[in-house]
Amino acid sequence: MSSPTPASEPTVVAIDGPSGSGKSSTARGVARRLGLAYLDTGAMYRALAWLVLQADVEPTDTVAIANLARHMELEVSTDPQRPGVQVNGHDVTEAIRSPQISAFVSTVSTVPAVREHLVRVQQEIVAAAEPGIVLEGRDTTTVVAPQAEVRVLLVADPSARMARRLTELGDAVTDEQLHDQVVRRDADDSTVARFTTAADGVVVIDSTQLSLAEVVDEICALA
Ligand SMILES: Nc1ncnc2c1ncn2[C@@H]1O[C@H](COP(=O)(O)OP(=O)(O)O)[C@@H](O)[C@H]1O
Ligand SMILES: Nc1ccn([C@H]2C[C@H](O)[C@@H](COP(=O)(O)OP(=O)(O)O)O2)c(=O)n1
Repeated sequence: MSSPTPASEPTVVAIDGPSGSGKSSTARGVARRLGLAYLDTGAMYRALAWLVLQADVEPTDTVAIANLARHMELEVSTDPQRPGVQVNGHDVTEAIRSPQISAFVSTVSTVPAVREHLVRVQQEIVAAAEPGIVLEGRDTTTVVAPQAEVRVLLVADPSARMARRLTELGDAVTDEQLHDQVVRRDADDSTVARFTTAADGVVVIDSTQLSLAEVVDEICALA
């Protein structure tokens, strides 16, 4: 008697790195090129930050923040052509990119119970992805999908990362805000996730001197 054929495992590409290293643009490019789904795990933390601010919860009330996380209705698009996020029926795709959310998001993403819940949701999305998925964030190579076939730590010099953010945000942003969004946030985020040094088996790509297309090429070559 022949043994049953195992269900095929999805192809998984995981990309982590600090703010502005190019994770989102690169992951979307790789997903499009390889015909895979795309998951922006940071957008999920940003959506919760939006909800916490709407609900007027005290930033120090980690119990209330974790409760909001567990009970929110979160819908994340995994289409790399149309990234989008809805929380409790509100389309927050644009709102979660505001400087206010960027400044606040680490307050929720550093709550352990929040991470536990969102990591579980992310793992369910990865397991259901057909024929596979490219996901990006801070702990996707180490916690969410350590089994991924391709695991990349995407880095770039802080000056290059701040210059990229400045191009995105325009002249309205002050040097202080820019530093807060990139350097201060990385320092806070790195207290709960390892994205400054590569774990075993994780390939480091430095995008400081590479174009977006070159980074996408390198990752597709690994896959
Ligand atoms: N290799 C690269 N060279 C130059 N600019 C880049 C590169 N990768 C991404 N960018 C640009 O940098 C900005 C930040 O990229 P993004 O993908 O949002 O980074 P992250 O998700 O790591 O914060 C975007 O405007 C993007 O177009
Ligand atoms: N897997 C992840 C993804 C993001 N986070 C946190 C850390 C970041 O400050 C926020 C927002 O992540 P996002 O990837 O959108 O941030 P950047 O695009 O790099 O500026 O969420 C996390 O803790 N774990």
